[in-house]
Amino acid sequence: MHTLISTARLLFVPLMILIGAHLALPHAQEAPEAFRLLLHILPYAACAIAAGLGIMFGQGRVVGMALLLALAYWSVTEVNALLPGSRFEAGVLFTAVTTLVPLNLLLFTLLPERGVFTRHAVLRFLVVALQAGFVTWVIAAERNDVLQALAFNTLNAALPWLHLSDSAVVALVIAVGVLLWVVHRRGTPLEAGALVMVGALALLFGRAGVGDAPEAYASAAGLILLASLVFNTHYIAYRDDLTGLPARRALNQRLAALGRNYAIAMLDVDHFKKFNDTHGHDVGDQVLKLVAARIRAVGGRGKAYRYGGEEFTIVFPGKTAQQARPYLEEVRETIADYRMVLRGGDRPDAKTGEKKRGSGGSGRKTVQVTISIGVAERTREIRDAEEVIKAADAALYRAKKKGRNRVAA
Ligand SMILES: Nc1nc2c(ncn2[C@@H]2O[C@H](COP(=O)(O)OP(=O)(O)OP(=O)(O)O)[C@@H](O)[C@H]2O)c(=O)[nH]1
Repeated sequence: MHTLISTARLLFVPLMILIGAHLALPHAQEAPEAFRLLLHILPYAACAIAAGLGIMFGQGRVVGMALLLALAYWSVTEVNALLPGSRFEAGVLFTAVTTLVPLNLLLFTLLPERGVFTRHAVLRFLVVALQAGFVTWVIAAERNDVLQALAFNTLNAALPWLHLSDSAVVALVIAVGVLLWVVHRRGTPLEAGALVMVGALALLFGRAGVGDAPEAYASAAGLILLASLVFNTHYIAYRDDLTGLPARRALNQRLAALGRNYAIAMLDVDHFKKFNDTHGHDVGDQVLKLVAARIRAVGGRGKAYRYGGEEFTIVFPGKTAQQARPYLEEVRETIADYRMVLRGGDRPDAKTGEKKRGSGGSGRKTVQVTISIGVAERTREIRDAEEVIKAADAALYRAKKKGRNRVAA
């Protein structure tokens, strides 16, 4: 679960872009013609750049989102040119786009990343193409029965200012609701960006025929996508995939920006090789995740990182080793007292392929591990963060020597 502050931080830039576009919109009329022309192509440009970068970085979800946004903007702004004099069919196309785009955007956001030119990714693009083909066929074949069903509209009578069909409203509400929940639970930048993008789409659809509104909101959505791509790439590079903790790269950045007083602790899971051999690598992975969650919750303004393997680092800015010690003892004790319940305790052992059942029975298994900790501080003699880490490592070695499950300074 993410705190309100970290959720707000994720939403900040996307929201600023959308609010900026909303506030600038009334002034678009006064802008020079060249600017308005630029505004017209800005959504396509943003989508093209996002798709290009998405391909380069192997982020198929971003490519899909860029295609959906470009498709939505194109349909909304060109609908009358596409179907001249055909108000009913134009309405159906509008309904289909406003309903399907938010739902597909939601799907692309929620599905796991599978790259761009893989079988999974191509299948996803095909699903979108199939929907587009179906809508085109319904309109071209004049399937009035389907058209009538799609144009079903009750909300419009009650809320005429909404300009959206029932299905579009339901799709937008589902997309916003699910994304809100997901952002609160997992809090990744792409999901946060998608949430605000759906908000921009709602405004784009709701004000489709109003002046420069489609251009402004589609541009905002495109820029939000670009910003989310940048944040997502940073997130992938700086975060450890298994534990969710900041990774070594983030630690190095933090070390470079530390002040004059700080303490660094190195933490290592005891006898983890034996643990892996006994329970299998998958169980080892689960334990690392559970241990990392306890380490992350350290007090004293300590910030936890995964150093690599079964080693973790905690940085305490402004603290001596002595001051950091009680917080480290607390983490050590919490982990030692913690009976970890594992998912599917009957998983096969990675090496032998043998199924193992633990004390919990019925597929649940509890295990226990301990950690050893070495802590050191910056002194006049040890001035460099790398040196402090070495000193903490030496202390960790002493903790292991003394029998493990302890803190040494
Ligand atoms: N499951 C899992 N195991 C890992 C991971 N990274 C490192 N390991 C394992 O962690 C073990 C580390 O073992 P060692 O460094 O020999 O030390 P140890 O067994 O923990 O013993 P002491 O540190 O002396 O208490 C190795 O078996 C690695 O394979 C990981 O991401 N997942």
